[in-house]
Amino acid sequence: MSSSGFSIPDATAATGKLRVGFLGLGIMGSPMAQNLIKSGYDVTVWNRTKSKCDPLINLGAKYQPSPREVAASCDVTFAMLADPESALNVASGENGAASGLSPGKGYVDVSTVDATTSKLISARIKDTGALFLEAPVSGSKKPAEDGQLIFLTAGDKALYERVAPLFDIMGKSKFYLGEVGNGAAMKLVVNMIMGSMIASFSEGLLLSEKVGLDPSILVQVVSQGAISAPMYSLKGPSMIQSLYPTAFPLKHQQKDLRLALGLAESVSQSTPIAAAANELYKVAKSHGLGDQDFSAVIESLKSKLQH
Ligand SMILES: NC(=O)C1=CN([C@@H]2O[C@H](COP(=O)(O)OP(=O)(O)OC[C@H]3O[C@@H](n4cnc5c(N)ncnc54)[C@H](OP(=O)(O)O)[C@@H]3O)[C@@H](O)[C@H]2O)C=CC1
Ligand SMILES: O=CCCC(=O)O
Repeated sequence: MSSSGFSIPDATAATGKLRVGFLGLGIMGSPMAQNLIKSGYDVTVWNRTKSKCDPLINLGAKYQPSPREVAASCDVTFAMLADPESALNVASGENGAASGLSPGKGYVDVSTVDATTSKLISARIKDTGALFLEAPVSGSKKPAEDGQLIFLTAGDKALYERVAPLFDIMGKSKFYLGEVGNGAAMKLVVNMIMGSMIASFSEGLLLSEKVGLDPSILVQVVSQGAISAPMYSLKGPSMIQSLYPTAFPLKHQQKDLRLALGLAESVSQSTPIAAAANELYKVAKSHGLGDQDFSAVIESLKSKLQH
């Protein structure tokens, strides 16, 4: 075992590369794992719905039928799951990753969860003698495909340093934020701002149309001014056409707002704008828009959903 608590098993030492596990192959996990495979890493995958593993297996990934067996056969295992419940279950439920971990291995959870869940996952992982890093990401589907994500990490610094080359393949930048929970909190604060931004943008698009302006001109004006944001230029034209191709599912944005509001309450910080935005996402989700892109929140402001 090296001084950093991270051993290099013989198989890895021979190739010089880590054997990497990847649990959760959704919108984000699949392109992230693909980039690791294309960079020559020995990647083993698992997904609840097995068919989503097929494109990765066709690219050269190995497959194991449970998170436990993935973790047991790899040096470092990443996890990209939908929400706190699934992240915790995959990490430490029946046949979860923890039962395949041991000293010298590492577990990196890149899911977006709350700090409490992240700390619980960390405890379950570290009880096995393995190292733990939380590393939620900023950036959506295309940055994931292009290896342009931003990693917001916290936990075991030795693991952070060991997997830094993998972060550099999947992302454009990485932040080490100290204690477990800080990465989760940073991610939730960023997504709280983002959810409120798109809700406000939605009000502007609808108001411009209601007063007889061309909302596509509004998108151009906004994109050239001080409030310009890539997200507005990217999503505005589709929103005007009531089209919401899914990059970031609305149900996950609402989950993140719910978790962010819980974080704010835990420190008695008032967040009335985020609370109001969250109500719009809840309305949209209740009308079956949860699997659409989060920009579908605009639908909750249209008269047909106002009743
Ligand atoms: N999309 C985005 O732009 C971004 C998303 N995120 C975060 O990344 C995480 C994944 O998001 P994304 O890839 O978009 O989501 P998807 O809904 O596309 O994928 C969710 C993944 O979680 C798995 N899953 C869900 N429930 C369970 C369960 N009960 N047990 C086991 N596995 C489960 C799904 O498996 P199955 O295929 O079987 O359903 C799938 O692999 C979320 O926490 C999200 O908030 C972070 C940054 C950007
Ligand atoms: O959590 C998802 C965030 C999407 C993005 O950062 O564009």
